[in-house]
Amino acid sequence: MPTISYRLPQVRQLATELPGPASRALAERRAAVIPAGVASTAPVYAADADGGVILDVDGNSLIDLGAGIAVTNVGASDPAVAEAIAKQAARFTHTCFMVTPYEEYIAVAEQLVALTPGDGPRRAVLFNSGAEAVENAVKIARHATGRNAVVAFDHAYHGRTNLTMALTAKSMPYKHGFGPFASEVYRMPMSYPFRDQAGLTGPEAAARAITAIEKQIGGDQVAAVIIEPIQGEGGFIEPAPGFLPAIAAWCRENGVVFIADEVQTGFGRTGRWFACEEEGVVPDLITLAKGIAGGMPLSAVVGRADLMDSVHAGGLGGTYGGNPVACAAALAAIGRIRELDLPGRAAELGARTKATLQELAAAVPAVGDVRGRGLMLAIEFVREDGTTPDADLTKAVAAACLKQGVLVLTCGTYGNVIRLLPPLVIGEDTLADGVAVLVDAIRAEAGVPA
Ligand SMILES: Cc1ncc(COP(=O)(O)O)c(CNCCCC(=O)O)c1O
Repeated sequence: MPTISYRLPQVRQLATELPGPASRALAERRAAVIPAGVASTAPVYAADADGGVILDVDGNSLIDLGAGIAVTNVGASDPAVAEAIAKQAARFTHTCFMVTPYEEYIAVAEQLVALTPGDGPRRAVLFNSGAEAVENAVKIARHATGRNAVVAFDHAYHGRTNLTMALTAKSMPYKHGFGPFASEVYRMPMSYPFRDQAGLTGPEAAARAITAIEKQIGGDQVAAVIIEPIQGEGGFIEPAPGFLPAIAAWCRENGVVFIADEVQTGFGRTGRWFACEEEGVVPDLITLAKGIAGGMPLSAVVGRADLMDSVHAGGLGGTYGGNPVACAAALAAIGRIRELDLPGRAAELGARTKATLQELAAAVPAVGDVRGRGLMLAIEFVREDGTTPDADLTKAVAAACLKQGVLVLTCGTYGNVIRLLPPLVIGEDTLADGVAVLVDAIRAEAGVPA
């Protein structure tokens, strides 16, 4: 793996209790002007970040196993990205691509068309957030097919706008009290190997979903099926082999647009540039965000030209879509992902980490499942019966990690999953230290000493 240099010491080092005095003072200021609806995982406030660490305002250096929810794949201050942002900002920060277009947008679109799975003529359109990309992928699919129905899956997460809330499965905290939701969205059973009845294969789970689609909607009524190749917020659910290819094949046979939502899985996270590549699935449309631009807000829909060109002039857009500074950051970030072979790094470091977690699972019954690919890994916690979700243990483990200076994120429909999403540039020793803290915390909270 290529050697990576860092600006900050890649260490876990606590200078104060967490949160320290400066974080506590910021928390007081926050409470006066920011609603509690905006929640934060960490009780500390960032002062600096580089590679696999975040330095808080009290001088505490934390190991970051969250990457700002799978965004800072190249780190939060990659020098090439920072330089590209500064240079572009010094030229122009905005002209609006719908008013005065600029080359940086075209260059990003060229990169995305070249990098994403698929052959034949394809197009790319840029937006700002993942949800905006998902909204527009559905717009394109509905416009191109003349159909209205959209299929999403159990445990799905697609955003917090009205349509993407309708596509998202979990009510609290994402949807509760925010209805009514967009119509013509249908939810189908997912392949969830750990929780499916024993031995349900990918093709069998796909047949279950396809039968439900055909009986509840009718294949000729469906504009699109949207799915995360590995479900993120829903619990890092990796469908059984064969599930995605079977769903994609059914879509092709029925003129349904297959949308892969790779907002969380994209840009090297799963050990490949894009997760769909694992089973050779070629989406009709793919939504991208998070790892795309080194932390700058940018998203995209990339896909078949015949679908995207079906939209009338002016049908796609938005004021900030494809902001030039974000585009400059994306060009630099994509270059760094390629230069450092971050998909390969994620595969190598992820395999080592997964092996460590699987050893732990053999010794700790509360670890019901270890799953994922690359540096998108998860641990699902269960009670003594081996299946009842244990959200309390999950919270206790995450709190214990933070106390030791390791920031981990939880997720899952049942709140019982700890996920590992470190920056892909994290140092080997830094990652190993963070994982060791996690393993110790799990053993301690589950009452299984080493
Ligand atoms: C697959 C997938 N599609 C779409 C989205 C939405 O992306 P935005 O950039 O947050 O809109 C996500 C965002 N996931 C993290 C959101 C966390 C939170 O808001 O609490 C995703 O993972």
